[in-house]
Amino acid sequence: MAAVIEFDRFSYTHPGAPGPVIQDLSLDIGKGEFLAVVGGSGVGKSTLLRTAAGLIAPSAGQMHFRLPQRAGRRRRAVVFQDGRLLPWRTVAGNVAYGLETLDVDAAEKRGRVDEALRMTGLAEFADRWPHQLSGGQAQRVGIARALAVKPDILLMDEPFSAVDALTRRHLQAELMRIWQATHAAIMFVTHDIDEAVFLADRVVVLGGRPANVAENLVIDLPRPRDRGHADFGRHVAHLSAQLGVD
Ligand SMILES: Nc1ncnc2c1ncn2[C@@H]1O[C@H](COP(=O)(O)OP(=O)(O)OP(=O)(O)O)[C@@H](O)[C@H]1O
Repeated sequence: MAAVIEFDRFSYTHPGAPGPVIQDLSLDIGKGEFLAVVGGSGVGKSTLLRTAAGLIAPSAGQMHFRLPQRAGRRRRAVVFQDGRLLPWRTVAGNVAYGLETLDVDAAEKRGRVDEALRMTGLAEFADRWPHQLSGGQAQRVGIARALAVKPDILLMDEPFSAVDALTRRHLQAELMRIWQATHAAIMFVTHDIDEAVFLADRVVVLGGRPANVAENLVIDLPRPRDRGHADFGRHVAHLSAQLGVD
């Protein structure tokens, strides 16, 4: 599988910190692949994702993009845990935000906003304001905003951790549908092992200090995934043992 992003002996040291958080990590994310990243608190998951997002630069080693820049699209888009909506813009205005610095005309812009709202089940909420949304709806707006720029890779940092358990299940199923429709690669950071096994083609466990890839587990279960499947439970148990949780 061709790689979208390639970490090559990547290391990162926070300014002023005595040593690296992550050292000599090599990892590829394939075109269209759904990669989940799990690991204990503070191990460096967000650091890896923020590097993939271009928000921080490697201290040593490299991070390569293997896809060309294409007109009217971004190679990457980020979805944060808290949605990060602009309170002075409507839902549609928030979704349009990422398009404003892209070279697309007004009709294309409108079409993309409508499509992203439809895919995330928000069509009827286009004119609402962020304070009128539930947590799950706000998170959907964050996803719609990312989809509107048609990214090759979607970078998601614990996107569902602030919503209730039932909404979380709905969002997981929705994300599956969206992923299958868009063919974007996804790098998905989560604390939740069940969520990682439900969603991902491959689960990477970060571990150690400094951190590196402690486990690289391919989840070869049929989709849509069935939590009752014996192998589902086997993968969850294996990863839980690896992470030291029961
Ligand atoms: N500005 C900073 N200066 C020094 N150390 C930092 C700084 N920001 C984060 N760290 C440390 O870097 C490590 C990695 O942080 P990171 O946020 O990547 O971990 P994480 O695995 O995403 O954690 P969590 O699951 O708790 O969100 C942590 O131990 C954290 O304390």
